[in-house]
Amino acid sequence: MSEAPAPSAYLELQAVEAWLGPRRVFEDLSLRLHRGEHTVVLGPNGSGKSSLVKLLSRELYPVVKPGSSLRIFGSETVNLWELRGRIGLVSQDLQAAYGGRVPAADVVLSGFFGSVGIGRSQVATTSQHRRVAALMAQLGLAELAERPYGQLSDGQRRRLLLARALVHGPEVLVLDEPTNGLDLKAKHQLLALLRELVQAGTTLLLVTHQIEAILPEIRRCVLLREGKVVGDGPAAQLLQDAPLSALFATPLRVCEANGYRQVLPAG
Ligand SMILES: Nc1ncnc2c1ncn2[C@@H]1O[C@H](COP(=O)(O)OP(=O)(O)OP(=O)(O)O)[C@@H](O)[C@H]1O
Repeated sequence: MSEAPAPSAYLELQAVEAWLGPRRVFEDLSLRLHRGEHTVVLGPNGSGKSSLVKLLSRELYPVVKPGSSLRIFGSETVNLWELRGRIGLVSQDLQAAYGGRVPAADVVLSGFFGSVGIGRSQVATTSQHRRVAALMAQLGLAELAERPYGQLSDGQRRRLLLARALVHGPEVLVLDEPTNGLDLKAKHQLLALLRELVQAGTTLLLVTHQIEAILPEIRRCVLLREGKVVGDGPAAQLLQDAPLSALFATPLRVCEANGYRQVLPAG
């Protein structure tokens, strides 16, 4: 029998095996992530970071076998619609899923329905429209409300998806490579926004290979390599030269300023 779930855990993996097509991404993955604990999952390309997010968002299902379990918010049978209400997700897949003609405000509004786009049967209330307008204003997107999604820059789309992820007040914000492809100003604006959110109490799960995108507020670091957790502990201990050089299989030197870190080639 597997252990009783911890009450504050939003994701509990016990000896999980999962496949993407012909490829086994995880063979024996165990990990527990908690509400109130901002966490970064860091790993090189192909280490399984996005697949981990997909286990949480129910886009990827583990192999059913004895001794293996996956619990989300304490349940093995979480309802997909309830789940979408409890997490807010920003991913590259989601960014690519929206059609170019969709008005920006509808992208945010669709977060209430946990869907991509708004179906005919999905009628938003006045208070939902108001919430969209208020959030877009808060994230500096008010002027883009009517703009077609296809005419927005990457940075604008990322902020828009952040608004979509937040519109329904999720318990956990899950960000898969949120700063990829953004220029410095867009990246710094996004990081500043994220800092405000975590300081206001939203639990953050950040999945990235970009060390400079790790907010100072993130205290727990999980290092993922070839589908295995090779480090899990305080960010201050793991975001150092030796663990990161081993993780990325190249000699690295970590520099710190203002609570952020940057990595340079060592030697
Ligand atoms: N649809 C797929 N079919 C088969 N294998 C896949 C598929 N998608 C990803 N993979 C493989 O699964 C492994 C894990 O991929 P995943 O996208 O989870 O890694 P990642 O750490 O998020 O990588 P990146 O940083 O490049 O986005 C990789 O080796 C990848 O090549």
